[in-house]
Amino acid sequence: MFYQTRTLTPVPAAPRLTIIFNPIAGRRRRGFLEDVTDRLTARGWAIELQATARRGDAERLARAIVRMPKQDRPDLLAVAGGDGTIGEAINGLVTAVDADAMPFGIIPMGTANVLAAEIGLAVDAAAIAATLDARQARRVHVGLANGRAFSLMVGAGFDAHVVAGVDPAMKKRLGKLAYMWQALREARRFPYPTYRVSIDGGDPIEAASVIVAKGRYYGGRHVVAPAADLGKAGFEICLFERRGIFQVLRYGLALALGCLPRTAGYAIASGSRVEITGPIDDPVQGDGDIIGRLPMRIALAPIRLRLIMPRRDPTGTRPA
Ligand SMILES: Nc1ncnc2c1ncn2[C@@H]1O[C@H](COP(=O)(O)OP(=O)(O)OP(=O)(O)O)[C@@H](O)[C@H]1O
Repeated sequence: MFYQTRTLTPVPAAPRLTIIFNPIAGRRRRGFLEDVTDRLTARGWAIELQATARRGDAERLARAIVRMPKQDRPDLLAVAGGDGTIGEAINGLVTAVDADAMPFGIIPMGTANVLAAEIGLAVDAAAIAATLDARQARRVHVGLANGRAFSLMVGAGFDAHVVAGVDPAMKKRLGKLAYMWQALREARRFPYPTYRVSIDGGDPIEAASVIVAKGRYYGGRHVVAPAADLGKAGFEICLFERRGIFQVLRYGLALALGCLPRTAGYAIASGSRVEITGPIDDPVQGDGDIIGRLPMRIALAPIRLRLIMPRRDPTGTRPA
């Protein structure tokens, strides 16, 4: 009997991806997620899907994953849903002792997809699959608002009341138009109280509304804070100085036209610790969901997260 000896090259194990997904996010059909997963499977990924069944699940699932023994964890975690579900998952991720080791990507399927806009990720199955497959991560800071994590923004005042009042059924049907409709209703009934904002322990500044921005965009691709950067260890604090129905409409128009940062009565300060006071129990929105009530203390989370970014093009700029 003759045996030929040859060296066997070990077959590398397929990289493992776990996707936490909200089956009722936005108005996209399941087909979009399947398109992304089919492309990733074709690239050799082994995928496990974990569906959320209710509010809070994305946080629980993400926390369970980052707390697994290292050898059991997937190579990559992705969150498929709107900014609300992604925000929940981020709350799970920040609880990890070594969250730094768990890169996570996003599959935007929500109404406004602000985080996707922020990182320049197109809502396109091929682009998303290529981005996740490339696993190019960037360390980003997230904020904590009364202990609740957020990656994009926290708002108190007019916009928080709009978020609190928007009808979920109308949001499903009309998407962003539901927020515009609610903003018009709110403009008439909002009592326009005074909010006080203290930055890095300084004297309180009065404002009619405030947005503490971690990212540049608001409600899609509308710029509120041009100097904000997810990688920066600090916030841009956007102060709406004027109050009343006319001013709210003026700010809204400026936001839609892309000129809010240059608008009279709008000021931006930088800082890493913010305290907002105002009417007790007034709602506060974080990444588009109500995440707490006033008074609110905002600071940076002690750990940075590793967010998967779209690949840079050859000129070194990110895709728009
Ligand atoms: N299976 C589920 N059933 C009910 N609510 C859910 C479920 N999964 C997640 N949620 C909650 O629904 C909220 C909204 O979901 P998500 O952000 O994914 O989509 P969206 O509202 O369509 O998009 P956006 O946040 O961009 O407006 C989240 O804050 C989350 O808490």
